[in-house]
Amino acid sequence: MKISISLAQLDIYFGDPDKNFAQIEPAVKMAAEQHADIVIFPEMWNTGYDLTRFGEIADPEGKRTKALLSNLAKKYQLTVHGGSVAVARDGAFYNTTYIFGPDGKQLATYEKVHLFGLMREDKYLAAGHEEDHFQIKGVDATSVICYDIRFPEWLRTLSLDNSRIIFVPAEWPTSRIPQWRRLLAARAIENQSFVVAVNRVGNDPDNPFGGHSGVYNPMGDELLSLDDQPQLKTITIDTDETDDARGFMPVFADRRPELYR
Ligand SMILES: O=C(O)CCC(=O)C(=O)O
Repeated sequence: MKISISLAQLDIYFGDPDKNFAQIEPAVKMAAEQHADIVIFPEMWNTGYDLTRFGEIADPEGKRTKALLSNLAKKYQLTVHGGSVAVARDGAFYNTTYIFGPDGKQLATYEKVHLFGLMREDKYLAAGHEEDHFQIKGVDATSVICYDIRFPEWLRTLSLDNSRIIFVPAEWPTSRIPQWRRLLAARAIENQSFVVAVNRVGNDPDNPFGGHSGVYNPMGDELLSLDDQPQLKTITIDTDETDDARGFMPVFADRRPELYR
């Protein structure tokens, strides 16, 4: 199946949800003009890592985010992968992904499973526990968030249910962009899957963020890699390439789960 994917590589206004919300519709509109089937945003785009102010600025129950993404998906007739946002839920804060289909209906929710201590997520956020699976044009896909890509066992778990695309919104600092690119390629190769990753650009008070949003095929080839400036780019992938890779080398069938822990 051919799927056109827009990568919306944004800068993020630190702790300013109103300004950040205003960036979303122009990007979705541009993706629709480029005939995208799906557009994806970076991690925690509503607030950035303004963690100490989450009580004020995290989205209660994700209501504002969900309403916006649902409306835009329907208005522009494409799937909107909402990157992730800071959400206040049940007395805690979560780093949460919402995905909406062209009919405006919610396809998936995902809460970041591996909290990133170097950016103090473990002090301010609660971790998710659930897998997420959804379909785009009938193709199975899954999605994780940023630091999660350092845990191959988690991405393998998510890939076992026939997933063909792994989406990865991120706020990945500039200093580790070489690792970002290698990790994304490795996750694509070992899961014989496409990987579609969108990082933010710009700075917050603690870090510069390096962009280099990219798309990787099941061989780990970098089909697209952006630079470190805000931009939206669209690429078409053919998910049948995952059948070719899995047919040629049956990595999933050759697993020995009884030996793993
Ligand atoms: O793993 C890394 O080097 C960066 C992870 C990160 O920035 C995040 O999870 O927000």
